[in-house]
Amino acid sequence: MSGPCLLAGRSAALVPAAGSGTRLGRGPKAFVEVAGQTLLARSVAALAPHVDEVLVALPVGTELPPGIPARAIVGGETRQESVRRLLHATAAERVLVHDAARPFLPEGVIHALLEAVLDTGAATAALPVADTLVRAGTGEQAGDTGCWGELVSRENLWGVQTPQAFLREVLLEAHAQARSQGHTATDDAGLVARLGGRVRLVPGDARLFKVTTPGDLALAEALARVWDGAGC
Ligand SMILES: Nc1ccn([C@@H]2O[C@H](COP(=O)(O)OP(=O)(O)OP(=O)(O)O)[C@@H](O)[C@H]2O)c(=O)n1
Ligand SMILES: C[C@](O)(CO)[C@H](O)COP(=O)(O)O
Repeated sequence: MSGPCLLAGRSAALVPAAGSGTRLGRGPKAFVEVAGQTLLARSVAALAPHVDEVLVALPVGTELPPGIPARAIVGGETRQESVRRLLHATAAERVLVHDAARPFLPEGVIHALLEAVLDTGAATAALPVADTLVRAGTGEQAGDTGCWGELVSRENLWGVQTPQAFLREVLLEAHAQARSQGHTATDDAGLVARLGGRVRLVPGDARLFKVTTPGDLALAEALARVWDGAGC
């Protein structure tokens, strides 16, 4: 793996790939294969043509497999820390942060994000929530999945995906503030928004789902047959 410094580029894709994949149960998730290609290879291949450089954060003790056009650093204990390290490893003006675990990335989404970021300084792929939403009440016994508690209005609710695009300076500041205040969040756009920054919601894509559980992996295997066949 290379050290902390860098070839400056105008845009960089930052790929957090250092998770342990606990919910999937197949070891470090970025190295899990779908139809013969790892999640990491698929994500990097989708991003690489659109940016000047790709950086990935890997689990400690692992190496970038051959043939992946990226530079690797060691990730952190949390996704947030992995992204913070990636941000410090590039000098690019614009960054696209994208989970390795979202292997099906349409290029139209990348174009829309790179355009939106010039306007607001921060933008994320997201989809309007389509299901009815309910907050579960407490279960009555161990293992109980809970009962219908209260209905949550889905009006104006969006499910946040990646990629997320930022002017690097904007995201650096958001991470620095979060770190100094001990704040953790599940994504990067949320760190910008909590400082009052505008984050544009850019329509994402259902195929951009995150491979989190064994069910998602089965879905990914099925989608890969169409995706790879269509040369998306
Ligand atoms: N310390 C971490 C944790 C997560 N990630 C990355 O962040 C993305 C989204 O995380 P998630 O899907 O939750 O992955 P895991 O943390 O591996 O999953 P789990 O929570 O089931 O262990 C993934 O590409 C994952 O590799 C990371 O770079 N560093
Ligand atoms: C960044 C993210 O993928 C946006 O939906 C999500 O927040 C990651 O969450 P996880 O708990 O690390 O899977």
